[in-house]
Amino acid sequence: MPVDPLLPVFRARGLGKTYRAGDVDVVALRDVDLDVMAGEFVVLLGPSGSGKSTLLNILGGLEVASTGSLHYFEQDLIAAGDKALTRYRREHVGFVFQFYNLIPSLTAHENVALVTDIATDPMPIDDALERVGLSARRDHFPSQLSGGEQQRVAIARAIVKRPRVLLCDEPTGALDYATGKLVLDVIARVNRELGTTTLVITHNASIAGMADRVISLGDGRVQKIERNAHRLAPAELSW
Ligand SMILES: Nc1ncnc2c1ncn2[C@@H]1O[C@H](COP(=O)(O)OP(=O)(O)OP(=O)(O)O)[C@@H](O)[C@H]1O
Repeated sequence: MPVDPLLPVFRARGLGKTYRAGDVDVVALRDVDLDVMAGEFVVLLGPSGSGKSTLLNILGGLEVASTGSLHYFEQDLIAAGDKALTRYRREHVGFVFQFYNLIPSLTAHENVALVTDIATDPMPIDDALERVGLSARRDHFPSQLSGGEQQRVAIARAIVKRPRVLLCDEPTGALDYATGKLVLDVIARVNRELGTTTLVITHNASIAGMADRVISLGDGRVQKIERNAHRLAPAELSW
């Protein structure tokens, strides 16, 4: 799909999400207005339960909003049916989660290869592993890799299809300080070198220094949007 570079990648207006849990309605997201521009690096902050994952999952087409409008370029993600959302995710979105979700019986290379079978224009698998600094570990199984290395395989798997969007939910949540920085460095490099529009959820406010913009959520609402005058490299962050 050719896209107009002046259009935001995402345009959300009045976005809301209510979950029904038994007889109770849980309002996870309320009235969110948001534009995300191509190539932006956005950090989502907020306390537990503030709606960060809900927002990311809606942007990634894993869930559908209950109210409001959401466009990915010109595609209406609220009106899209299951089939169109699956296609949207497959073609355009890479996901990275706190836990790496690698298949234990497959090597790093094979875990990444799984995705290329269904991608339209994947990069060579070894290029993806090289971008995350894991060329030397291509034939290792997850159990032979550290947590940070497994997360980097997960990032290679997310980017091998050249997605326009990379969505990361607590990517360093299970990692120690130094390893977390290494993983953030890989995510920043992908954003810079491939121009992948990137959103990262974190509980760690120090990570916000890496972002172009920092969106703070509270009680399902956008509380604050701040723009950093310049982005810091992960090595310059401390927490
Ligand atoms: N599938 C669901 N069914 C019912 N309630 C849900 C569901 N998913 C999320 N919620 C509720 O929606 C609210 C927002 O949850 P969400 O996971 O988006 O928050 P979060 O900011 O990502 O939290 P955390 O930092 O703990 O991951 C919470 O009150 C949560 O309990």
